[in-house]
Parts: sequence; C-alpha cells; structure tokens
Amino acid sequence: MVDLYISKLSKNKNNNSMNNMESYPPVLRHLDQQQHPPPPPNLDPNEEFQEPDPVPIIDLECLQHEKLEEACKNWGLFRLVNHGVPLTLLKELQEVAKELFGLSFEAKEGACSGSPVTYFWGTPALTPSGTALTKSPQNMNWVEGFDVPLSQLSHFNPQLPTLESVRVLLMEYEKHLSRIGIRLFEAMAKNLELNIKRSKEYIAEKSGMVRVYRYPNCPDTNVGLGMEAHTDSSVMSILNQGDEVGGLQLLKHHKWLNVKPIPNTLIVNLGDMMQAISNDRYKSVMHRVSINKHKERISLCYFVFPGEEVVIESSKYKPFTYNEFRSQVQEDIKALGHKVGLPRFHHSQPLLL
Ligand SMILES: O=C(O)CCC(=O)C(=O)O
Ligand SMILES: [Fe+2]
Repeated sequence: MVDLYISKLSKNKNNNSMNNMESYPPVLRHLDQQQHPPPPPNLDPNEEFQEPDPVPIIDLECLQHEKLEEACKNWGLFRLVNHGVPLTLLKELQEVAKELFGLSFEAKEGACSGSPVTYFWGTPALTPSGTALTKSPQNMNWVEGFDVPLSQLSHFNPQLPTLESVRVLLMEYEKHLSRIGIRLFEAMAKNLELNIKRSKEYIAEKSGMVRVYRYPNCPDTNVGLGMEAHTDSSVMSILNQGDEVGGLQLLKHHKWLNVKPIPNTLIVNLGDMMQAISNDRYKSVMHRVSINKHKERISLCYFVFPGEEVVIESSKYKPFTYNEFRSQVQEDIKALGHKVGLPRFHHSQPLLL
C-alpha cells in the first residue's frame, strides 16, 4: 500500500502538503515535487455534507437531559456548542499543530525520543510501552500523530520550540476538556441512574490523553483511509476538528455520514466503556476518517478513560477493568489484525471473529 501511495502521489502534482517532503518518512519522499497551480476547490466528494446538518446538537450551557439521552441512545455522537473553550485556543492549537507537522520527520521523531510523548505514522494503536503495533502496510492508516499522556505534561520539557508551544496550549486545553468530560459524564450518569459513588470512579481524574493528528492530503480517495472504521475504547472522546477540512464519518443506518466541520463546535462520541457502563443503552459509535484529495486535515482528540483498575459492572458483560480491555484489544490486533472489543466480554453472545 505504501508503494501504491507513492505511485499515486507521484502522479499528482497539485498536492499542497506534498510540497514539504521533509515532513514525511523517508520511504514516502521519492515524489515528483514539481509545483502546479492548486486544484479547483470543492470538487471533493468528501466535502459533501447533508443539509441541514443532522448531527444532534447539545448545548453545554443549558444541558437538556432528554436531548442528551436521545443523542447517546440513537447516535452515540453529538455536536457540542457553548462548551466554554475559547475559540482562540481551539484555533491556536490547530495552527501550532500544523506548524509542528510541517517540520521534518526526523525532527518530529527526535523531539519525542526519551519523552512521554510518542510520535507515530500509520497507526495510532500503541502498546503500553508506547511502541506502535506493527501492522501490515495494507492496513496502514494515512495519518501521523502525537500521543500525549496529559498527566505527564507538566514535567515534560521539550527542546523543540514548536512542541513546547503545543505543550503549553495543551495544558490549558486539558483544563477545559476535563471540565467538559466530567460535566457530560455526570449528566449521562444521572440519565442512566448510576450509583453516584461508582459513577465517579468511572472517569479517572488525570487519565485523559490527547492525540494530535495530521491526515495528509492524498490524490486518490479510493485508496485507503485516514483512519479505518473503529469504535473508540474510551468512555467518550472529544474532537476538535477545526473548521475547514472534513473527513470524519460515522456509520448511521448502514451508511457513512460526513460530519461537517463547523467553527467553534466540538464533536463528542461515546466509546466502548460507555456502552458497557450503560449496559448497551448507549452506543459506542462506529466511525472512520476519509482522506481529502487536496487539503491536509488537523484534528485533536481528547479521550476520557476510566481508572485502569476500576471494575466495570453491568448485566450484559462480565466484570472487567479498562486495563484488561486494553490488553485484550492489543492482543487481538496483533493476532487477528483487528480489534474485537466489547464482544470479547459479553456474557452470552457467541463470539464471531
Ligand atoms: O481525527 C478524527 O476526526 C477522528 C479521530 C479518531 O477517530 C480517533 O482518534 O479515535
Ligand atoms: Fe475514533
């Protein structure tokens, strides 16, 4: 697949982010770098959005419990407005991340060695030691990113100035996002009538993690994906996808629906832990990321996790901890090439791999 990309990319001379070949791994650099005028805008099928936008909207300032319940049950994903994160912070994060990804591959890789932050190309699935899981090139996602464990940000001192700028912004971002995660989870727990003490354990303080992604543009959108179809293992994930380039798609009624980038909104999707906690009342939504032909896309995803050792109990699943779940996912990816996820822990369901 990597070779295929190279030949496709070589043919395309209009590829804006492809001009900066230093920012790509050496194996992807042998490309024609001749520059041509940019392509006509808006010709990308990825950019087709359903109007009016059907994604449910949740207002964090005046949270309506019924609306939230409906979104969690029927969609597993919603758009968050009035979230209180300053627009300047959202934009700055996008801009500084873009600058960071524009640096050479070696600089990005080197900046993370010996640090809690990991840099990856192709697959964000990491082992606990932080090493990317080896997958066959056919399954490579067309994405690069940084994996940032937020609890370690305050004692991480990057030498690379752009990474330091990202770190400082993320420290601020974390305060907002953990507030949002807690507020939303409390409202969901109330709707689900969860025991208050138990439900507090379900989202661990300081367990959040951010992944910062760049999905480079690629001329052939029929080849590969930015990120293959998956459900998140988190309790919930909160996405800043900027306001320009789409790519996130969710599976709704057996069809992929493009999630429109709208300025100053965040996208929240529920993950496997939330589905288990809610005893399948809420959905861990299946989603993926497509590649844009002409424009690269930057996104930041904040993941809310339960405490690693907290036992998740529900009648549909055997009791399990997030630690056990994560180990099982990693074992399955290594052995089968894909995640099995919740069915592994189901009480009664026969397991179809
Ligand atoms: O970048 C995106 O839009 C989505 C990323 C995602 O699905 C993930 O990190 O799990
Ligand atoms: Fe995801």
